[in-house]
Amino acid sequence: MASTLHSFASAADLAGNLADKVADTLSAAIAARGTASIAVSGGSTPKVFFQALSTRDIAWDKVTITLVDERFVPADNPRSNHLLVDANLLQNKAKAARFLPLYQDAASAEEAARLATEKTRAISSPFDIVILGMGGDGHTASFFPGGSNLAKAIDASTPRGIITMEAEGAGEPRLTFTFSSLQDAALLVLHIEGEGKKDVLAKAEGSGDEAEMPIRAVLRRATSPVEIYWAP
Ligand SMILES: O=C1O[C@H](COP(=O)(O)O)[C@@H](O)[C@H](O)[C@H]1O
Repeated sequence: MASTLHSFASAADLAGNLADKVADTLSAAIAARGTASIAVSGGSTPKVFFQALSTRDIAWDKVTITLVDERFVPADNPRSNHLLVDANLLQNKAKAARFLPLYQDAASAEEAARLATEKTRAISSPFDIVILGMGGDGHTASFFPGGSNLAKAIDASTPRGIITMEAEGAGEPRLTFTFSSLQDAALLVLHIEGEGKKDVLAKAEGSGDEAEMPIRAVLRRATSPVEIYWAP
């Protein structure tokens, strides 16, 4: 499916525009079905966007938020994506939203993935909105190059849900929604910032293995158009 690049003069401009687009899409889903769902990424990039989105005036009590991926760490760990969402998105008007964490207090990451799959099933078939990020190594969600479960995670025939991933570049074991869960969101966004990430994107758009740069799975095979939001 085609992708469209939306470029902005600054990270603040991007955050405001993306927050407006996401708020409009959530409101349209609520008007149509009474509820709306969004899966967001962690990392360093989305913080300003989260803060902007948290101030938008929508029916947040009808919105369920979850994560595209998470480290297998509890929410008080400084590296937790849940902590980032708590501090920056579940604030202001968005405090009224429901948050479904991927991390579960389970004996293993595999058991946590099973529990999280059950708990998110009702909101992910498909998501109204998915916001992806991308690492400098071409990973997206926790689809890491060399990842223990990468082939399964990006195989379109792997069912919707959450699986585990371990990789050298990942730090802790990870929990990640599979490609099939993310690729058909009504609004599928790739949010990246900086010249370095633009170069990584250009490389990913060229030829080469998906296993080398897993973002290629999304750019090449997502059934929804990929809306790329970029600022310097
Ligand atoms: O590990 C992760 O990194 C990516 C990109 O993060 P950034 O710090 O380069 O913005 C993120 O999309 C993913 O959710 C996160 O777990």
